[in-house]
Amino acid sequence: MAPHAEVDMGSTANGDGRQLSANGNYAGAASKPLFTVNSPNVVYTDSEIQSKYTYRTTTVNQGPDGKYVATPLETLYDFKVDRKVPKLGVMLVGWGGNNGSTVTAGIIANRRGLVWDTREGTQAANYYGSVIMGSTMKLGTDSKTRKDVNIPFHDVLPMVHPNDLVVGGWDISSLNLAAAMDRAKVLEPALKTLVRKEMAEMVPLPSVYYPDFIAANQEDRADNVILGPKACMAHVEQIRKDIRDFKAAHGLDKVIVQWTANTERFAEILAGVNDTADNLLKAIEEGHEEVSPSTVFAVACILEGAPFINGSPQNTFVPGAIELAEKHGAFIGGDDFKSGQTKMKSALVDFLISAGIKLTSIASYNHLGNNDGKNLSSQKQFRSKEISKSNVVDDMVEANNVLYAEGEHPDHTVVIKYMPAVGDNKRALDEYYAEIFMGGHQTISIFNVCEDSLLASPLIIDLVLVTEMMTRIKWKAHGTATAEEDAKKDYQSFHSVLSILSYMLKAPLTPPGTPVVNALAKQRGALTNIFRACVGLEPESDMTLEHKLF
Ligand SMILES: NC(=O)c1ccc[n+]([C@@H]2O[C@H](COP(=O)([O-])OP(=O)(O)OC[C@H]3O[C@@H](n4cnc5c(N)ncnc54)[C@H](O)[C@@H]3O)[C@@H](O)[C@H]2O)c1
Ligand SMILES: O=P([O-])([O-])O[C@@H]1[C@@H](O)[C@H](O)[C@@H](O)[C@H](O)[C@@H]1O
Repeated sequence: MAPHAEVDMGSTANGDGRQLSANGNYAGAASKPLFTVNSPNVVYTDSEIQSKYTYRTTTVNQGPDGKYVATPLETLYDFKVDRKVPKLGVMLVGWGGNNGSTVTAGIIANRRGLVWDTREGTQAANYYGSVIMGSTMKLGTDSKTRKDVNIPFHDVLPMVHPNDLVVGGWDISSLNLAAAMDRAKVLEPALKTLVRKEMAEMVPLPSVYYPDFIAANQEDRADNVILGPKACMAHVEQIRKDIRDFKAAHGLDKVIVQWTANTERFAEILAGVNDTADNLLKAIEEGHEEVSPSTVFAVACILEGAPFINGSPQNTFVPGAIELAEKHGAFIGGDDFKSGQTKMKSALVDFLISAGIKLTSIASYNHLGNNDGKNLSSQKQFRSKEISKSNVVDDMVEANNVLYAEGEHPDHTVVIKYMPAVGDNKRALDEYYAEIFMGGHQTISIFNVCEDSLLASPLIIDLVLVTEMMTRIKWKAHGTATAEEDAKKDYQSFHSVLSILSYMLKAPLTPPGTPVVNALAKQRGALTNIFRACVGLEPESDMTLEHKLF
């Protein structure tokens, strides 16, 4: 068996030898949009969508009397979107894990349109839980019926279809993906039978393994490792070669790498080691033991020009890694998939506080029995997760100075226990306690069974689709110089740190010095409205004045 066979799960050939993607677009051809925008500010060419977008905000100044002066501000941007849908590969670090094996099987099942028997009857493959594949956005209002017209989120821009993804990756465990799928105990036997042959042909590449960064209880899995117990440049170069080989073997246009391996302990931020890009590269060359496997992967991807997304809570993106990404104009994003208990929290806390209800304590307990839970039973790894699960309310609390004084915040505790019996079906028990009118209290108690890998897998897909789309969006601003100088300005990419991914993540990484937004509705709004702006459409407004002013 080849040490790293992958199976090209590319889209269905349509008989003429060309690959036809699942959404009717040829991978590699300009997409055929569901809609066009009729505006003098939007131009469609064979290769691009070009738009002029006026971004409207409000700048605020506080006078000596303490009063605010709010001034509307307009910035004109040019956006252009490359319409060519690439042939895209995704390489998962931790491919043989519960998430990696589950998302791989899910893509195969969807691409083949599989239907299987369950106790409740037949089940067809779907992408439920993916905001890109399973949700819609309002395009506008029907000119005749005056009713909302909603379109699939996926159709707002020429995005890759997940059925066309070619999947590969690394794991410190040598199990092929069929055996990994069995080990995960996530999917129905009837479905596993249908995908087993393809999955058995997939074998993870060996990976870097530095025992000190994950729980000692993971050691028995580590039979597929690249030699060397700590960071070195040889590891970086091997990962870069793996990416190049994967890309060449499948004739890919691009590869995106995502960390869905175990949660690591936090790395200590050390001056002279990981505080700058140069120091980080030197630390890797010198084999510094504070450089984690996930940071080694991040550095390799940045140098190889492959976007890297961290689906776990550890501080992979030490300052030196962020600076390196900025220097190379490489995309990075993270941290920690937001799949169940925290996703609910980021919506519920937003609702309570924006309703003027003073949340005073949040108790979040959960237990789970998968290998993630086993790794998290080790204190250092739990600490990484505790941080990412605890900071998710900060922005919502700080935004309400009516309820909360400076520095005041609800009590918030996070508990995770490893209970093998429940496997991947994590139990999340939450109590939200709040002060209401005239000394009253409201207590909300939630029991939430999260089938963790079935909730996380669609997020892995969304992170890949949005990240790839961002590689095809360029912008430039007007008004910072004369019209002639503006016209000569080059287009540029979004900042290296893709905070647009925050909806899928518990602890969103943002460009240095910019605020973190955790409120779920705001995160979705940012994603929706940035994509709308790229085709010259105004942000979704719920004003519906057309239904009020007549
Ligand atoms: N709902 C969710 O499942 C969810 C939500 C948020 C975050 N996460 C995070 O996603 C990650 C994966 O979750 P999971 O349930 O699939 O866990 P898992 O333990 O089943 O899979 C992790 C895989 O990573 C492999 N691995 C460990 N170190 C590696 C390395 N250095 N290189 C390559 N492979 C390595 C392991 O062998 C294992 O196969 C965890 O960090 C978890 O905290 C999961
Ligand atoms: O996303 P979420 O459900 O809040 O958080 C989950 C935790 O509850 C769980 O303990 C952990 O193992 C998962 O990796 C995930 O982080």
